[in-house]
Amino acid sequence: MSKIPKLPISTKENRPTILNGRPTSRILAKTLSDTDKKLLILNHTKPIGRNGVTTTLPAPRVKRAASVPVAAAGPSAKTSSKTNLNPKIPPYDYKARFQDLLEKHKVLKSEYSDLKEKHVETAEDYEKVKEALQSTNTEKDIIREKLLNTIKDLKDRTSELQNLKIDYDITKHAYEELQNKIKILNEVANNLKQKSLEYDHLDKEYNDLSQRHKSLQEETDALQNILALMYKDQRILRNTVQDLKGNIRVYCRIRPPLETEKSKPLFSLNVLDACSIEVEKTELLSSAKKGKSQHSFTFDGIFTPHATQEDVFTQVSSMIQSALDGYNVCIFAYGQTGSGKTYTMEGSCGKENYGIIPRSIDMIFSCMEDLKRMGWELTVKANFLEIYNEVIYDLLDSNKEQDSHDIKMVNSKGTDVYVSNLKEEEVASAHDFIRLLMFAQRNRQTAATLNNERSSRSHSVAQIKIAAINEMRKEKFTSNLNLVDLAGSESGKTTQRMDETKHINRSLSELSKVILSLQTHQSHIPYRNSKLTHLLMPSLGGNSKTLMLVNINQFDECFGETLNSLRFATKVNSCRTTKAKKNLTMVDNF
Ligand SMILES: Nc1ncnc2c1ncn2[C@@H]1O[C@H](COP(=O)(O)OP(=O)(O)OP(=O)(O)O)[C@@H](O)[C@H]1O
Repeated sequence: MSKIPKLPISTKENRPTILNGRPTSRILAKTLSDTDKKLLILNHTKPIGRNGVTTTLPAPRVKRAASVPVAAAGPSAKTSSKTNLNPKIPPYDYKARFQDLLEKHKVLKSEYSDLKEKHVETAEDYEKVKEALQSTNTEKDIIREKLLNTIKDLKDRTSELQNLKIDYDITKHAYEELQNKIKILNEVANNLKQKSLEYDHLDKEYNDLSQRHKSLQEETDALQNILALMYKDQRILRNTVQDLKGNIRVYCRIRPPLETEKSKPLFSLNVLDACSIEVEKTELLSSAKKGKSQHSFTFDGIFTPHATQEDVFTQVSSMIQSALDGYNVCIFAYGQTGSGKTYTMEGSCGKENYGIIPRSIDMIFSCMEDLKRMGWELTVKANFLEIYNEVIYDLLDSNKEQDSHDIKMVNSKGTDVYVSNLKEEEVASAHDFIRLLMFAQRNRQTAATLNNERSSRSHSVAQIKIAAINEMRKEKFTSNLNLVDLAGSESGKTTQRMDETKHINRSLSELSKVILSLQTHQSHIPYRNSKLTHLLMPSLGGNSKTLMLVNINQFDECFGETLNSLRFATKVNSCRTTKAKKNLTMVDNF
């Protein structure tokens, strides 16, 4: 940095010719009297010639003269002024006056040279001051520039500071967040630590439980084995009981009159015991013939008009159990139109009104759970068909034009049959099955509307096929459960539709023939004489269990048909098939 030059030290002698900020000349002009001023002008403007005539002198620079300090003029100047006014010199004494003036001039000259010297000094000082001023100015410029730079720098720094402040705030915020996260992480870490401890504890418990589970599993396996053996014994026992009861069993169900039928005359019906009834036509007693028409019938069981759907199924369920044990089973409802066959087999709305078919599937699926526990895996399939005028219709196919359906042999042994082009659905639950049953019912009703009460005049068959496999015991079996709602069994005399009746009666009479042939152990059983017997062959033959429900009503007008039904049922009941054989096979490879 350049140094500002020092001004010369101010003294009385070198003090600048500025007094109170005013130029010295002006002060001088004020302090001098008018006469002195005139004289001063004369002395400095006109030089005095030898002859006393004033010569023209170059005009003194007013400034310089004026710059003479009053102090510099000294007491002589005052004296001169006084001399000038000296009244002692008479005006005519020019010589004295001249001398006086010379003196004054000498004084003034000396003052002038002093002043000149001082002027030179002052000029020098001035130059120095000027130089100092210049250098000061330069320095001032430099400083100014520096100051500007500094201000700019300051501004930049301020802006930088602002940015830094923002950065700081952001960083501070991030830091706080980080702190929070660290806090949370610490909490998580603590929790984890806690959980880890809990996990260790649970792991230990799990290991203990695993051990217990293992030993329990072993116990369960042993129990399961015992259970399976017990189940096997139970099955054998059940079958023995059924064998003793007979493989064709017949139950009679008497339908109650409906509200609308309450006024209809009834024939006399006495329930003698759990298995026997007696029917008597009172009208005949008062007739001219005077004969007493009284008939007794004995079956495996009687269901009175008060018997509920549940009562019926309780008796029937042993047959369903047989199907689950691997036997072919056929349950059919026989009786005249309106005797309650469909109600017995399918039932009506509401669970308590469910008939044998929906209850059977419920039982199959609930038993399936027990069988699963014993290592059995069951597959259930179902199909629904109708035989009308010796033609088979698929009730799961809603197409009006169906492919023809024929009954064919499953294998060369001829022990099992199937129906060609028939839709068969796998059933995963009882609900699934009910859905299919309802679909079949709808299709049957649609066909009935189109074809004049076809439903009463056709045989309806629900086939449930069970396939079971036990990998653990290396056993498997299949069984067919046929649930049949037969066509109304009216005789030809009582109906208008002869063609239908012919077909129905033929098939029912073929059914009767098959049963009789089985009863008398004929070498040839005429299964193929009707579609119905052909279809039911596996369920009617030796390797099967059959249950017939003969449905009757008590109306007087139906007495003849009721007798026919009861006689047919008696014929069936007297038939005892050969001992049923279970379809169980031992398997090496699954
Ligand atoms: N045990 C019963 N309790 C109450 N109502 C019954 C009973 N049996 C049948 N019904 C009712 O009697 C009517 C005739 O029964 P259902 O239709 O079952 O006879 P069906 O023999 O099947 O006749 P179809 O041969 O015409 O099919 C139906 O309204 C049915 O609900």
